[in-house]
Amino acid sequence: MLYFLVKAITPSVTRRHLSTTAIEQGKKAAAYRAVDEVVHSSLSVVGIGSGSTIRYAVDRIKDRQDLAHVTYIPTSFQSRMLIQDANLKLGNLEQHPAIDVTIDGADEVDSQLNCIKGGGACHLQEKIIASASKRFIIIADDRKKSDTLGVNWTKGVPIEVLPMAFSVIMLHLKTYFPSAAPKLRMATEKAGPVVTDNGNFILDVHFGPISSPSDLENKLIRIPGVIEVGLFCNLTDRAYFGSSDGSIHVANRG
Ligand SMILES: O=C(CO)[C@H](O)[C@H](O)COP(=O)(O)O
Repeated sequence: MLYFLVKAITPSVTRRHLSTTAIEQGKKAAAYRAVDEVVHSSLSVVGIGSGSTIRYAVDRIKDRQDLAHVTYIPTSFQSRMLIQDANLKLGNLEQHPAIDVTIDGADEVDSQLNCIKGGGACHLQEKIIASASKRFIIIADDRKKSDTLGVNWTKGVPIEVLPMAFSVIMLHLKTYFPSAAPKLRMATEKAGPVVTDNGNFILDVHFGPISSPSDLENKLIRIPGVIEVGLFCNLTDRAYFGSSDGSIHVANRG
């Protein structure tokens, strides 16, 4: 009996383990290559994104003695902790409103390098930092590459909203986009909704394939109470997509 139980469980565990490892290899390869190519010792201020992929970029940066003078600007609580734990110089936007380069992850990236971001609920600060950066670089494993936004990332476009406005915004969204099914993002280890680093709520909204991300972004941002939309249009200069075999696809904005 035990033999059959072990036999039934083993293959799926192994497959899941392998695929997680493969994804992490892709993230790491993209992050290392991006740091090596875009974070030069001539820079003074570098923005650090949020999520799981950016951890590899910070790992690579902390090993570089020639980057010890650089000030790093975080995009979230998580990213501030990463910078501090790596003993890098932590800065803020008040002191450094102009950033040389920012590296960040993404949930989906289209062929024009428009992105869906906010899977980690950090897109408000991420977009501010991206807009303050001379160069904005995306690092991701190759699952994130897509022809059209909304096809690979099926959790919806994250929208940060003022808490007192969330139900009004949901009503507006249901009226303007009847099939969008907006959902208030709920916390998993806390009762109630996810509360962002800025004290707001997140709505995840399904638009299907998004043919014109910037038109959609412009419509959504005009809804009163919407603070930021997780569509990053015409912001990314270059994206590094890593595969499990260590190969990397580099895409530049045309
Ligand atoms: O936008 C983000 C957080 O708001 C992240 O950059 C995005 O979710 C990608 O995360 P990961 O590197 O874990 O895939």
